Amino acid sequence: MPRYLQGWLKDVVENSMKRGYISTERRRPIYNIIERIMEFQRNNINSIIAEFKRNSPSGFSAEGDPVAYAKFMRNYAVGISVLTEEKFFKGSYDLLRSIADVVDIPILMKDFVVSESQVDSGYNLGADFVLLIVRVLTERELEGLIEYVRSFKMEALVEVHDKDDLDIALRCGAKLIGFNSRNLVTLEIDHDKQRELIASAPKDVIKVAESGIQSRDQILELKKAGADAFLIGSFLMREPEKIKEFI
Ligand SMILES: O=C(O)c1ccccc1NCC(=O)[C@H](O)[C@H](O)COP(=O)(O)O
Repeated sequence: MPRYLQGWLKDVVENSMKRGYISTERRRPIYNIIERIMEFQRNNINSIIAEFKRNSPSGFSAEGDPVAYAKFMRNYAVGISVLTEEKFFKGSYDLLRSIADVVDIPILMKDFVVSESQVDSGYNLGADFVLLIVRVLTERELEGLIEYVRSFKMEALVEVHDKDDLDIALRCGAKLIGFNSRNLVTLEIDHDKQRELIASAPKDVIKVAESGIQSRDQILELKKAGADAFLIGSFLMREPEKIKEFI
């Protein structure tokens, strides 16, 4: 059982636990996100993970053709994140599959993953890395799920919100850590806290700055703090061309 949760998080995790298993056969190889971020760094390109997101609890909503978005982003982004949570983000497993079918770069399954069956589905649909949120899992569950994700040669993006989360992520052996500036309960963004946390993390983990990024200046500030990659959803959904300035 995941951690004790309240409000929309309790709801979202309960829905995750009931999610059906997708048994389709995987149609693409695994694309390694850590290797691709390192390759971008060697070539002095900022690593942007471009997210396809239609809706969110903080009030975001956008239309958009997932296939056209993914094909465009494939030319600039280090990877593509696809929201697959249904109730609050209006995502779906079909979205993940349709994007996986048209791009040859790493794809993140962005969901509230609490079970091995969700990881199985993500692998079968074509994901290369899977989000695991420290705040919704017990330490033992997180450790087990990281190992399970890696047993498919996928990677886990382990998301943290504060120092306690970061300590847990490190104890569990996370190599790719997402620093989310958005508080999961209040939904408020705090970039100062995010930068401090990134700066406090060990050098040898790959650090992904998540949420609320809207400008190249913000990217440079986060980079100065130690961020290696930048996950951007809302802003790029509205202005996809801006990725050319961000990289
Ligand atoms: O996007 C939200 O409102 C949200 C609320 C609560 C939990 C998670 C949420 N989003 C998931 C994400 O982490 C973001 O979609 C991702 O970091 C991109 O953020 P943004 O660029 O601000 O859309």
